[in-house]
Amino acid sequence: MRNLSVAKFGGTSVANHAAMVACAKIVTADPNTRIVVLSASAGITNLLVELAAGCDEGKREQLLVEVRRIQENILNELADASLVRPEIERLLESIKSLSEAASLATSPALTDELISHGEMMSTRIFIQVLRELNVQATWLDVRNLIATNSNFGKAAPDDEKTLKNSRLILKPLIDHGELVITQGFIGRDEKGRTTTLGRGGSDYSAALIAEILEAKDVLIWTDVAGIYTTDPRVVPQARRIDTMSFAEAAEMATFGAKVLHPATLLPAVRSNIPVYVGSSKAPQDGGTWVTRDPQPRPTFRAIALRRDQTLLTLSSLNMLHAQGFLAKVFGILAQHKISVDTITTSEVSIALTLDKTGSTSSATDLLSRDLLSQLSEICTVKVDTGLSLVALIGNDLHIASGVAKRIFSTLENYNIRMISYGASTNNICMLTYSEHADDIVRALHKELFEN
Ligand SMILES: Nc1ncnc2c1ncn2[C@@H]1O[C@H](COP(=O)(O)OP(=O)(O)O)[C@@H](O)[C@H]1O
Ligand SMILES: N[C@@H](CC(=O)OP(=O)(O)O)C(=O)O
Repeated sequence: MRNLSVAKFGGTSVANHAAMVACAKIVTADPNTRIVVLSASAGITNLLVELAAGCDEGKREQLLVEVRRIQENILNELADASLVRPEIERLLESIKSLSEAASLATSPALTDELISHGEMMSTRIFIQVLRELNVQATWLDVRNLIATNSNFGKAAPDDEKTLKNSRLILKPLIDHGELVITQGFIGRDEKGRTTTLGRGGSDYSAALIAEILEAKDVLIWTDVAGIYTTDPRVVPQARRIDTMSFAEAAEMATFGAKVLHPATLLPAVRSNIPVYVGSSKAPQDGGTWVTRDPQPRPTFRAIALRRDQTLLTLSSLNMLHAQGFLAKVFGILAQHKISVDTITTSEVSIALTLDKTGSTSSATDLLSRDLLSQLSEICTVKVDTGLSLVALIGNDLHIASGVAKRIFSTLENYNIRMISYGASTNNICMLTYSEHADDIVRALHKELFEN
């Protein structure tokens, strides 16, 4: 649909009543926005993740009170909460009983079921916020739309089934001129169980919905007025990038720029749908357009930072002049569904970082005892934590002259644990100790972007 926009509002944009009213005004100001995808109110998903891990009664009570407090704060600001309160109470009750079940025995399926409640609550409340502005909207359970596999915590959408669902339930609503409010982040597997697309996955949901509806664009409304040269929370001098390419934005998202979920760009690239990132608090401030081939293509585009990295160093003297060692290592990692992120090798060792982007699992969960023992059979295994990955993102970095000199002279006072340079034309990655990561980002930003 050529005139259709899909709008997504993130957790901070639906954190409280005033923020929700600002979102509602953005929606009503744009007649093209006919479908709205919401995240859970800020903080809710983290609390639900904690509950889903299972905890003792005292802790559970404390977390449940906090979940209730965030939702109550919004309900109390409504002119008339009576239409929505019973449904929120029902969802809070369900959270309580699922949390009790998780304390006895948790599971990835239970975790996804539990954490999906955040989006269920925010979308119900948003309908009432719109109603109080005299706007009628239709609530859609996105699980009837987004079909996924059963990879709980990071489920992959089934495009064909989702398209079929859309023809049956979403398109008729849109054709009928309705304004549809639905949840980001969640889907449903073949057996009818709730799944999630990975942390921050609401952006991905919005892009998928835009693709199936052949929308003209995806509007990601967040708490910053666009994509910046680096996280403005780390470097206040960071500058907004007005236009950037899908490839550049994908690199930034992959390497930790939280402003966009990495998978968001997949449907956008596939179907060439422009993505806009703007601030729901200050829509007038403008934002960033991410499109296929904007000009210029600067050598240095941005710096991204990904915290909480795990480095696996695998060493074996048998690797010297031997064949097939790397194949064995990758075979074991693949068997455990581990995706390798950055890697360097020497004659007798391999150092690699694990990609756990978006997953609700922690790196230590990924490194199961079984995996480590299988690796230990063929080499010595060392696991290092407390690391962060700093990625410099740009264009043709591998052939630009003087890049390495500028980076290394800027960072001469810091320890860099591992460097990945040359494999990609679009990034240079440096693994560093977490306590120095922010300083490194600030120093690099000053050298490369503030002159
Ligand atoms: N390069 C960047 N440009 C803009 N924001 C960034 C960047 N890197 C990280 N961020 C962070 O991303 C945050 C927005 O993402 P997130 O908190 O997930 O928003 P939402 O709740 O809307 O999904 C910003 O507040 C900012 O701190
Ligand atoms: N609520 C989910 C999904 C999401 O996308 O959130 P946000 O848009 O606030 O990053 C999460 O916290 O992971």
